[in-house]
Amino acid sequence: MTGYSSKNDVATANGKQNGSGNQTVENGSKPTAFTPQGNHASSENNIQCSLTSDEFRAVNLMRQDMYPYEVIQEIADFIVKGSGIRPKIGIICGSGLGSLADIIQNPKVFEYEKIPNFPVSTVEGHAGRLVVGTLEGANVMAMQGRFHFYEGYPLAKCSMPVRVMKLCGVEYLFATNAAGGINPKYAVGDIMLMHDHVNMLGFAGNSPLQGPNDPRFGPRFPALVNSYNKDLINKAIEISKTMGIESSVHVGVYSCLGGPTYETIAELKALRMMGVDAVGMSTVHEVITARHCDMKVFAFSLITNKCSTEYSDKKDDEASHDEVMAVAKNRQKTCCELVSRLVAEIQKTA
Ligand SMILES: O=P(O)(O)O[C@H]1O[C@H](CO)[C@@H](O)[C@H]1O
Ligand SMILES: Nc1nc2[nH]cnc2c(=O)[nH]1
Repeated sequence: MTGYSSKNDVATANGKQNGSGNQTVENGSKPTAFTPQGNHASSENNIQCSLTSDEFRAVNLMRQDMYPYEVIQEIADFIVKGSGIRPKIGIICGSGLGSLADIIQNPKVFEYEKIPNFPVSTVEGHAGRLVVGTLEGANVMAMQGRFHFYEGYPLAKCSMPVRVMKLCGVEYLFATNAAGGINPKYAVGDIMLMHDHVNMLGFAGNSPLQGPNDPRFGPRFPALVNSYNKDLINKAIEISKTMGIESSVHVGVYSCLGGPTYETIAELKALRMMGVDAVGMSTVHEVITARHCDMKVFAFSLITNKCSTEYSDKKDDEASHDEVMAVAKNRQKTCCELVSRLVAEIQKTA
């Protein structure tokens, strides 16, 4: 593979809600009625819903999508003070790629549930821990477990930790994912360096930046061309050569769908026609949030399954999370080496 160029090729603001999001919730577990705004209702005119207060609290916490700057700052302070480290590189571990956080030296581990105002991971292969420490001499923090739209979290909440990273001092985001390979040239176990994306959730009117814009993070209308840092892509290509894996490393376009279903054949055909090479259910909203606050982004997909666009009765053609996890486990060493070496490159030029 030659050096990458993008030429033709393709590469709370309002502060109304407090951090816990539960200020309107009563104690007790008797079914109560509530308005769509989240207030418990006493009037017959209001929409009735038989959720217990505990269920209501859980849903309300899940749906909370406004994270004022101050709340994110508090989370960042908690992590920086707790670890004694100001990280420069943030890593998001994809499904089954949690070992990217295990290679961090002198780790200080924060369980998500112990971090104030942090969501919790609900998907197998996403441990739900933030690991802060050093890698190749660089201060890093890694999310061992990300948040997905299909878990019930709004996109702004899924990518809220990227803003936490920013306020911790992170300049570079490394986002990794497990994805289905649509490009027929891709094989299971290959790595696709992302140089662009198709934001399918955005097509449907959903964005992590929806709602009031806080200019302390970034502009109202951020541009997304050149979102994926070309220097980092080129460095990763060079590294893949020294690792002897260049024939299984590609540069391509990722698309995120809402999930949790895998795609139909007709959807895969449509995505292929749109120029998508790999498909998943994450990353795009994290990249949007990172670019909004001016972080440098490097992202790659581990191809965990091939997405056939032919109709067939073969069970083998059906994607499964078990297969995704198994392939990720097999390729984690390679992914760790790629990430470590790229971190070392960044550190060299620091
Ligand atoms: O994108 P990551 O988190 O790596 O996980 C991918 O793998 C899971 C499906 O097997 C989905 O969550 C999809 O997004
Ligand atoms: N949407 C989607 N996500 C995935 N994650 C891993 N493989 C796949 C896939 O084939 N489709």
